[in-house]
Amino acid sequence: MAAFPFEIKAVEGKARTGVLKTPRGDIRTPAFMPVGTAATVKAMTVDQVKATGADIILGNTYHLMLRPSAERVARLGGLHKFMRWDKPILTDSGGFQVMSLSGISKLTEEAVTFSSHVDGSKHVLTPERSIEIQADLLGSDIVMQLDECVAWPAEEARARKGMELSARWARRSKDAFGTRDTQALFGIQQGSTFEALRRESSDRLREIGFDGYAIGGLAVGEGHEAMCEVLDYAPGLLPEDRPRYLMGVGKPIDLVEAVARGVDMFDCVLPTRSGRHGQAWTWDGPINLKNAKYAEDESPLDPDSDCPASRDYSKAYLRHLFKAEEILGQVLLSWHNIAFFQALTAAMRAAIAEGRFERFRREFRARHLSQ
Ligand SMILES: O=c1[nH]cnc2c(CCNCC3CCCCC3)c3[nH]c(NCc4cccs4)nc3cc12
Repeated sequence: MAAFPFEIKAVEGKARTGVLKTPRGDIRTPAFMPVGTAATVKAMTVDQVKATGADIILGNTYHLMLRPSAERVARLGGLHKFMRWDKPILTDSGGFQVMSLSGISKLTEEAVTFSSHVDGSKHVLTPERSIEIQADLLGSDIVMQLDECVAWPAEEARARKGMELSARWARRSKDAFGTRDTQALFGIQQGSTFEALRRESSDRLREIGFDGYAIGGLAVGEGHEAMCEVLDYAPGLLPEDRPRYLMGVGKPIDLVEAVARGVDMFDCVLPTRSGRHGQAWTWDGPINLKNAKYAEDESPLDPDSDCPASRDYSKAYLRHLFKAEEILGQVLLSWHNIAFFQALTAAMRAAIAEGRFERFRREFRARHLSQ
């Protein structure tokens, strides 16, 4: 029995809209999950995140296991209590960041071992330890298996090795997770850009059985077109009655094109990271607020938004804050960008529910890509 019921409300082509029901609240899909790296969605309070309409955020295993440590978060009541976020949290396994962030990491059949970028201390991450950190210590609602994301481009033989290791780790993760019914475990499809490998990966995950399935190994430099070519077939290899989560994606156009190909859930640091550097995402595309043309532009980023950061402040004022390196600039633009990504997924949910997603997709591309 799957831990979390996933009710698909409407379908248009491959696009679906639905609700993933969890003990801590419902997740409306398509869903964008803001990234909460070190127990905070950077520069935002949990009340601001909630106000944007986000139903779920990401927690970051790699950072929290290093600082303050997963055991300390557990002693303080778990991640929800620690950061005062009472809705669902999805935690990553920690593996992706170890292999892309920390100094030295060694990958074996048994584990990933690495040195902390904080204090150089040595750490060992096995599939079992990752489940313990996520499920028992942080208290995550959706737990991700430990996997190996093979760098792009990859030779087929190398991609196979990574896919097979991830499949063996999927089995170990499921065994360690056990039969919990108040938390969910997602498996991760690998196979780089090779259809046969992604098919084999999907079959092995389906055999083991997960509450949801992630599509890994993408948004690692292959570019939008190559990613879409994989998404033309990859989501359909996974069970259609369970949520599909495309990891690390992405720009607004990536979300629209992935939803059109059957993806339900997304996470990306883009809205918060680009917001901190003065980039605002809008229906008319991204704009850089440091640009002189906004120096006396009294218009807000989006007068029709219900988000104060989008509706109440002039571009001139926001530009001033960034030129003066005032913290409020980063706060308001992170808030605006997260609100925009939530408005985008809400608009897609409504379009699919009303059978007009193809028109939405066409009109969005015309307006958003016009510059
Ligand atoms: O196969 C994968 N397996 C596991 N994780 C992946 C991730 C990390 C997803 N966000 C985690 C978050 C956890 C909380 C902190 C922030 C990350 C990916 N991110 C990207 N692209 C975006 C990229 C970001 C950086 C380099 S590429 N492709 C990814 C592929 C995989």
